[in-house]
Amino acid sequence: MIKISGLTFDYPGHRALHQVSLQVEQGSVTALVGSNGAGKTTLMRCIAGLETPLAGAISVAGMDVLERPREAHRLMGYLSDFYGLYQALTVSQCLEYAAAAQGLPAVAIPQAIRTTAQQLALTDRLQQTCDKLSRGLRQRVAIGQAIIHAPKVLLLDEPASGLDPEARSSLAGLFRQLQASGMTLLVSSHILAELDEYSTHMLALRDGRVLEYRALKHDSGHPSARKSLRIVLAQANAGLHAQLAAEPTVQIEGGDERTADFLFSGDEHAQAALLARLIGNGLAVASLSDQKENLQQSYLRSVATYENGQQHLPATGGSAT
Ligand SMILES: Nc1ncnc2c1ncn2[C@@H]1O[C@H](COP(=O)(O)OP(=O)(O)OP(=O)(O)O)[C@@H](O)[C@H]1O
Repeated sequence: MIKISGLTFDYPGHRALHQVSLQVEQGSVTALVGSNGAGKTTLMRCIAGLETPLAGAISVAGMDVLERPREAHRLMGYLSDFYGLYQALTVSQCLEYAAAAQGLPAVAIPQAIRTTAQQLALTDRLQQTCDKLSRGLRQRVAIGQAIIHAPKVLLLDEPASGLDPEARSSLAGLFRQLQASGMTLLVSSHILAELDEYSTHMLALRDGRVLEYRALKHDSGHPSARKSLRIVLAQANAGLHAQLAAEPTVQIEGGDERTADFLFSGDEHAQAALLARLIGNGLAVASLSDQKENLQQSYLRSVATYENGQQHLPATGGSAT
């Protein structure tokens, strides 16, 4: 859905992006992460066709963003980190203005406003002026403006900053809903736990370079998918690893006489049967838990690998250099 190759961007006296190449799958939600100044905003602005890079190519849904920016704009929604709303306009007028700016025909605008207001739970606010709205509601109006034309790609720069936990949670629900409708999302944030809730991929930037782009390990729910499990015993047992190693569905990854980390292939019934066997064999099992790697762990691992001077290879679900 988004293809970038050899993207290089310079501010006067400063190279912000170095030869970025990337392919983002349709329907994915990519968490764009990186330290301050890594180039996240610059990358989003380039994809949105708001900046002209020094070199490289960008296409969205097959449309060349640099050659045909106006047509490409119609395919995208962009929420900047510092967005503005017209204070004196009502929510309905803001949405109408955005719809007209995106070139929606006048006859289609009332329905687009109704649909967007419904998606963002703003229906009862349509006649309120923006200066009377809370921060969370203003954020929702700004997102509404970005999605009023049902874009294929939505770019959101720090969309949850300044929101309370409840508003963040409802935003996460909205992003999942947009993804379910087939939209492709690229979302930047420094709060990785929040991105974790809905992201399918991670794009880590550092000093204008792609550190890593990869699919995140989420429980696919498929019975044959391998899960990372950890078993912890109440007291050490030298036979723990030997017993696990004898199981054909287990691949041990680490641990000691009290714990074992392993990959398990089987459904919940097979997992329950394994647990029963281990207890039956005299192991004092205190817990058996799922060890999903979260976004924070993925990001920190990627940074550590970079700092150790190693190179990452493109991962499943996308590619990057
Ligand atoms: N207008 C500008 N002129 C010169 N340099 C700039 C300009 N805007 C950004 N930069 C520099 O380009 C680099 C990338 O900035 P960018 O805003 O894309 O990073 P970011 O990852 O979004 O950072 P943050 O997390 O702090 O928002 C930084 O070193 C920044 O100082």
